[in-house]
Amino acid sequence: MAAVAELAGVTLRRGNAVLLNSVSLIVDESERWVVIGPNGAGKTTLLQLLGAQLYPSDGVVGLLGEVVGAVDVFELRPRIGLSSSAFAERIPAGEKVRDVVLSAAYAVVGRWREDYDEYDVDRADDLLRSLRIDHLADRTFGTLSEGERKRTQIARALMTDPELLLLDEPASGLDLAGRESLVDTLSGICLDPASPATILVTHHVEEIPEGITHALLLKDGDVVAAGPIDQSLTGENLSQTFGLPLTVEHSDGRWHARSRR
Ligand SMILES: Nc1ncnc2c1ncn2[C@@H]1O[C@H](COP(=O)(O)OP(=O)(O)OP(=O)(O)O)[C@@H](O)[C@H]1O
Repeated sequence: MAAVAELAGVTLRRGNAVLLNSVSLIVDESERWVVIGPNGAGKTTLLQLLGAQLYPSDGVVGLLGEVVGAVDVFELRPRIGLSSSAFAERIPAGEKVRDVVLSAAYAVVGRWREDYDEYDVDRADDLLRSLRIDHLADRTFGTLSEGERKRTQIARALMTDPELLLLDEPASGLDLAGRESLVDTLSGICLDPASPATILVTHHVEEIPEGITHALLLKDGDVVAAGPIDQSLTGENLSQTFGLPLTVEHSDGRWHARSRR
């Protein structure tokens, strides 16, 4: 198995604040990770490092066989699919859904060519179908519901056939039906052996799709636990991560947590 991402003793500081403290992690190509932790734990910061959007203050970030800092990040980034609300804010409201997805092939936001390759148009349409939003292809991004926007972002993140897929809180802001439907779609991605290595950030264990193999629990920039999900996502580790007594259950492929009485 080849490592898609490798962090060795990675620390990230901003002023006096330590956002991540000596994080080490190896993600192999067949693995699907969830990063879980409370607000401010450093999850988005970690994802930005894994997306070659930030450089570590200390330690080494290896991505797709390259060391970040020793390689042109503009060559690395197209090989990584990133879906985040920060990125979604940059999508013009008047952009058509098909073009939001299609323009990823050209590493731009906003349609910039009148003629795209037929191959790219077919791939975008295939992704819209697999994300179950093909009926929205000609709608503008600004008119979509939150769930439809999340699906559009995931389709865009997959457009370049990435070797690493990063999803920052893909189910946040969705109602119960929207969440369950999206988790179902994400389960399909995670369970598909043809999918890229995937790292998904969430606050909620209920949002962990089936097919996630590993978990990293983060608190105040420190790793509380990391490894195969059955060993790392325990009540004890989750209690330490969120700072209250919790029990965790795993049934029918899904995870549930509640406070311990
Ligand atoms: N430029 C900065 N300078 C100082 N602190 C920062 C800076 N950027 C982020 N932080 C802090 O780093 C911490 C980690 O932020 P991060 O966004 O990675 O957390 P998170 O786990 O994704 O949180 P959330 O779940 O709320 O999105 C937060 O306390 C945040 O306020």
